Formats: sequence, C-alpha cells, structure tokens
Amino acid sequence: MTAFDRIRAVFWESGRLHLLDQRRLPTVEHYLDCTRWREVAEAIRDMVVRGAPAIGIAAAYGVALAARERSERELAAAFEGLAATRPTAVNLGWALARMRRAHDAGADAGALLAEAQRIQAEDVAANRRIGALGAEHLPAGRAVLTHCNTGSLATGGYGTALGVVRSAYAAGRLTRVYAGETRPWLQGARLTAWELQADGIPVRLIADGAAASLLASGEVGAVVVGADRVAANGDVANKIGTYALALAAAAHDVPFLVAAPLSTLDADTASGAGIPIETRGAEELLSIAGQAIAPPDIEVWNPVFDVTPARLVDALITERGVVARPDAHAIRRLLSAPAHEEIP
Ligand SMILES: CSC[C@H]1O[C@H](OP(=O)(O)O)[C@H](O)[C@@H]1O
Repeated sequence: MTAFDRIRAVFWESGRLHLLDQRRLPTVEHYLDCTRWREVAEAIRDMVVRGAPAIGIAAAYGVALAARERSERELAAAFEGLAATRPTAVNLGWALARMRRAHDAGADAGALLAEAQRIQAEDVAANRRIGALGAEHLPAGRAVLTHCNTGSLATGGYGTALGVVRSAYAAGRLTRVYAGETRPWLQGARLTAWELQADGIPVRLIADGAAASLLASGEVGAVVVGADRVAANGDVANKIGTYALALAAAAHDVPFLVAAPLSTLDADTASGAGIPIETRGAEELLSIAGQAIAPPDIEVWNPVFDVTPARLVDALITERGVVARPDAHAIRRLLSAPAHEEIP
C-alpha cells in the first residue's frame, strides 16, 4: 500500500469530517473529527489541514456541515468564516464559490455534501492527470528538487508536484527527490519526506540554504513545486522560499516547473502584486516543537508565501495541459478550454 492509498489528509465518513492533524506529523498520526463548520475553520487557520487544494476541500465540507443546521444565518456565517481563514490560496475561495452556486441553485445539505465530495474526487483526478503530463516533462533519469509539501497531505489525494514525482518514479523516469526542509513550518522535512519514504521513493532532505549549491552541482534535472495561486499573467504565489529557488534555477539553467490544478488559477488577480501574502505568528520562527531557537523578544518578519514572476517559470503543468513560459494568453487558454479537453 503506497502513501497515496494510506494517507488521507481530509475524508468524510460516518457523518463527520476527519482531518489528519499535520501539526503532529511525522511522529503522531492523529485525526480530528469535525461536526461543526467552526471546527473546520479553526483547523484551517491552525494548519491542522493545509495545502491549497486541501483547504478548499475542507472548507467545502465545512459548508456541508453548516447546511445540516438548516439555518440560512449559520450558513452565511460559515461562508464568511471559512473564507476568512487563510488569504493566499485561491482554491479556498474557488471551492466556497462553487458551494455557494450549488446552494443558490437550491442544493440542500445532502446535495451540498455530494458537491464537496465531487470537489475532492475531481481534485484527485486532476492530480493524476497533472502527474502523468508532468512526468513526461521531467528530464528522464535525473533527480528533482521540490519545496514544501504538495502531496496527498496538501490535496484531495496523490498530489500536484508530488503527483508529478509519483508518476515519474512509477514510470522509471526519476532517480531521487531532494526535498527542501521548508522553514519555518517544515512541510518538507515533516511531511514530504514522510510521504515519499512511505511510498519507497528515494528522498534526500536538504536545508533550504543548501538548494542553490545543489542546483549548481548539476545533480538536479528540474525543480518542481506547487502553487497557492497563479495570477492571470502567470505569476505564482507559493510557499516562502520558492522565489529564491526560481532565481537559483535560472542561474544554473535548471528547468523550474510549477504543478497546479485549474482551481489554483486566478483570472481575477491581474498579477502577483495583487496576491495577498499571509504572514503568520512569530512563534513559528522563534521555536521548533516548543523548543526556543531564538531570543523570545526578538522582532520577526514571517511571510509564509512569496511570488515568483512568470518569467522565471519554465512550464506550468495542469490537468488541461502543460504550457511553457505561462503568460496571460496561456492562462486564458487553460481557463477557457472546454472541460475535459487538453490544450496542445
Ligand atoms: C498543492 S498546494 C500546496 C501548497 O500549499 C502550501 O502552503 P501551506 O502548507 O502553508 O498551506 C505550499 O505553498 C504548497 O506549495
């Protein structure tokens, strides 16, 4: 059984939403069971569940939980409260807008639950397609470098950049993954290394500061990362540290690839300058697992995303196709392509 089969960051069972508490991985596998939308909102805000597609899916189930209370007031509060949990990943707003359309079309609690389950199933199918298309795009027989966590823990299942990794490794095209630890929340060290080890995919953990030297060494054939929002011009918001990777990749002529489903593309935000960047509390920088690693009263700046300009993105891999050098025209083509059609 691979990690994809075993790891479910988000699932609905027996009338409850089950969320794997990613704050406690890799040492403890513990699920929180949610029966109220406010519990889901708190779980997203506190990063029990994280990852752009995964928080959209969790929020969709949160709406379904709110609908069970048969109160338009509570449902309105749920839409507002869930939307306010985290600002950068556009998937959150995309999923809530889809749930609101279903509600406005007359969906009751049961139909809203079915819509949330469709959102999750479609995300897994998209990730499988992204994996297949992306695997063909990786230089064969080489290693890749990735950042943060973009696997089953960040999505409905299988993963985006890690979906490309899973498909490429299964096709014998990939020798090894280098995973950046991804300070301060350590998604790479705690989550990606755990997922890939569970899959039996060779993985080496590196300090974020080692990435440029690794790219200079010629060991890596491509950098493949996820995204939290792709603006209309192709600029990419992703975990802090992604922009530095893109600069280093460009300096060493290593292809920089972004894997993301269409639910991450945002036609309403013209460029990266318009993407809201979440900053989180000082404690995430000042301690690790409760152990202080800096003076407690030191000032910090803790933006948890950055923006990589489209000019540094060699290819955007989506379930509708792969576009080289994404620009506004390419984003429009991806978003306007008929459903289930891929753009050449
Ligand atoms: C497949 S999207 C994963 C995306 O989300 C992560 O952010 P966070 O862990 O703070 O939710 C990171 O940006 C990943 O690339």
